[in-house]
Amino acid sequence: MNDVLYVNGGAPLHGEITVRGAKNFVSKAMVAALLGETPSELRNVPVIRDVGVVTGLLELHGVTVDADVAGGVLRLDPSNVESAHVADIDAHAGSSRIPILFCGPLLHRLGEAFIPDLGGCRIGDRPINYHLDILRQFGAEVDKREQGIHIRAPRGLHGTKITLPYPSVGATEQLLLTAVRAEGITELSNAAIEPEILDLINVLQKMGAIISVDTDRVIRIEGVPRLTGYRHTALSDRIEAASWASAALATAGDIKVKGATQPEMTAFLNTFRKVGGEFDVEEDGIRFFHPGGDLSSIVLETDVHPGFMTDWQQPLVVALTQAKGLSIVHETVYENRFGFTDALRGMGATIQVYRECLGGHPCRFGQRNFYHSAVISGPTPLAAAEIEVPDLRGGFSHLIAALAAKGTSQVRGIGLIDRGYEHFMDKLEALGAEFSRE
Ligand SMILES: CC(=O)N[C@H]1[C@@H](OP(=O)(O)OP(=O)(O)OC[C@H]2O[C@@H](n3ccc(=O)[nH]c3=O)[C@H](O)[C@@H]2O)O[C@H](CO)[C@@H](O)[C@@H]1O
Ligand SMILES: C=C(OP(=O)(O)O)C(=O)O
Repeated sequence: MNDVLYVNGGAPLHGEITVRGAKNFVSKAMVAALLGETPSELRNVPVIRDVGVVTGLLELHGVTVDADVAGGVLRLDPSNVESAHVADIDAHAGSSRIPILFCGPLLHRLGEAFIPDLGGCRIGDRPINYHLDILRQFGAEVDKREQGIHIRAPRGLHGTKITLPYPSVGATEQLLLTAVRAEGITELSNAAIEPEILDLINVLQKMGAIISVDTDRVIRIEGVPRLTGYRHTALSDRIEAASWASAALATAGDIKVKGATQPEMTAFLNTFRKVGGEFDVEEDGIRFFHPGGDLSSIVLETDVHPGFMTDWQQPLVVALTQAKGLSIVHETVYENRFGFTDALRGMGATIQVYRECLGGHPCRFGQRNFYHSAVISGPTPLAAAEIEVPDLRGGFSHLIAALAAKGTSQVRGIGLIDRGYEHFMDKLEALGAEFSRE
């Protein structure tokens, strides 16, 4: 595959781009369609690889997926759901983290499910123990196999009371997608309440589910025997929006992100302002710009919502290499999300990573062998380099660094970026970036 981008950086990005539906919501809403007895329609769907992966898995199970790609509309008809052949399922191994969320819907529809090994970004160990514990508590039997898991529910699925050890996004979604049609009441404490989860709850409620969310991270679900399809417009991608905002800051540019919404980005906007970036919240999006002068160093800790989200961290770190003084970033969601800083150091950034919990509260990774705190000293000019994309957000961060660096950088493995950034090369072009693909 032609996977290399030559980026001629050093000039500010200027212009306007549009973000559509959130990667971390759209894929889950597609899985939810499996629970309905009638077809669903999802709008504002971006063209990203994860949507293709979930489409493939749904089709393997007999769901008809009609796409109006340019219009961003998916019609999902689950009338003929059937068991997929294990060998075909295996072909999807390592593609994304979404397959694990098929468990509840397939158990309700078919009584059993085969789930391939998961993919997703390698930013930590990413176990699925919470998912499997949840499924077992509903009454499912889980059999781990060489390539994935086989799961059955011979006695059906029954509501239960669960407390998560940590507010995991995926585990909360697992519980929701299983509880809505389980027999009886389910209560989840220490739930994750990311905006993408709340939008999934909107979808499930449209389908006929009964779900309440309390302010203390407790979610209650009354199971119902059947659900219908839904019509829904996906919330916009706040990670993509923040990534372009960070690109504006790192290149001293000015980017209007159409489709970006303020309520889901409060924590990012506060941090963006503290670093010295400016923004205007407009009717149809948010304009992010570097006002000139020095950027300021900050102390930052990633956290679950409503905190500063981990997926915003990597792009912002590139902008922090241009801030005056010492910035401290404590990553508390994943134990291994600073690998991408190696390449930044190679480009001239001064970044040290530490095992200690720096600049915030002690987290579950402290006193262990995880380099999960970073100290960034700036501003440092970045120089062009040859870099390899390590993961989705790390890859976009490398792209930002290449755009900020004087000279021509070679960025290899850019195919990974398509997993979460729709038409990113068209957008780079619209912003005046100079690059070529070989
Ligand atoms: C497709 C998708 O929506 N991905 C997002 C989702 O990932 P994902 O749902 O995988 O992330 P989680 O919130 O589950 O993970 C958070 C932490 O919990 C741990 N954990 C999770 C499950 C489990 O069974 N056991 C366990 O220990 C993980 O290793 C991690 O340290 O939420 C993350 C946190 O906002 C985001 O970074 C990802 O972009
Ligand atoms: C970590 C991410 O995604 P995934 O969970 O799909 O690997 C991400 O979107 O930054």
